[in-house]
Amino acid sequence: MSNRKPVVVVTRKLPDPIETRMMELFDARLNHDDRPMSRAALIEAVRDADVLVPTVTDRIDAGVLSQAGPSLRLIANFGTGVDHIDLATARARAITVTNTPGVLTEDTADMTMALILAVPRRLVEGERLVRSGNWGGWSPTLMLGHRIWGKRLGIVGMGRIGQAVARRAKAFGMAIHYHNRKRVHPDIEAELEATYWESLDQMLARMDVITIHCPHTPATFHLLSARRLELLPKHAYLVNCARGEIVDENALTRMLIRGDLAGAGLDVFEHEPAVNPKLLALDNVVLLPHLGSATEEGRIDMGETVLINIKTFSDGHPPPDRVLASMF
Ligand SMILES: O=CC(=O)O
Repeated sequence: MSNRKPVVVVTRKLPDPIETRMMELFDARLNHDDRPMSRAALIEAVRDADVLVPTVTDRIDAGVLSQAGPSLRLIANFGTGVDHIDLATARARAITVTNTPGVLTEDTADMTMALILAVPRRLVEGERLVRSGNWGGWSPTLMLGHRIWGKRLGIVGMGRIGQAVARRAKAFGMAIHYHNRKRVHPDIEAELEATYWESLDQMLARMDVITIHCPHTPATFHLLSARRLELLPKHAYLVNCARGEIVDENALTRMLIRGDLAGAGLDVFEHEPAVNPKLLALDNVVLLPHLGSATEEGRIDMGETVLINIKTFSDGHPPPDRVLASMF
């Protein structure tokens, strides 16, 4: 990049301190009213910008990338998941892609643990009862949930977030099991007293709670297919704070309706922000609007990570959080 400040198009409203810094450092084009950018606006942005800062709500597919002007050299994603960006096309066009790993690990793990507790203990259902004015007082048989202590937690995807969930769940007395493309370091396995399952199918059949923490890639689309969901014991709960597309949402909904699964805690949906209306009617599900990393601290950290990646790149160095197509 030349001496002029790089033109940075930011697709959504970011926290004020991040936008201020963005304007100091770069020729930043901000989205003040925070309305998601249309496809036409995105195409215009990639034609003129040096850097694009998208979020999970922007589809940066081959069609958009094919319109990229020669100046677009960096896509600095505000977020960890990059399944909304066509990495192969970006690589073919020599566009570097960065993300914000690490900084949202603890927040996402907290939200996951909140759902692991909330669904079996019927927390939201209970809150609804109190608010309805129909609570008749304590009773030995009122709204009984299920104990978490001593139960088996199956973690699908044992990266940073999976491990952070395991640490929390262990402190709550759960036995940690996991499935991952490869086994984690023996020291981590020992610390978490975690059992590795090479076969996802075999693990699913034996767990009390399943939680998903792998990225969404072509290989993990519907990883929890109808067939795999059927392997879960009837008393099991499913939690998803990763990506909706990893679970066959229609199959999951059918199983919850039939009572073939005890409940689900979902922070993400297959066709976000649309939610299967049949899920809305169920009491044994807790539904959240993709809040996994939604803390003020986390959003500032994510913004700072984006700034560091752009600054490092525009200074002519490899940015720290490069996403390689081969990682997915
Ligand atoms: O979902 C949020 C993210 O991937 O950062």
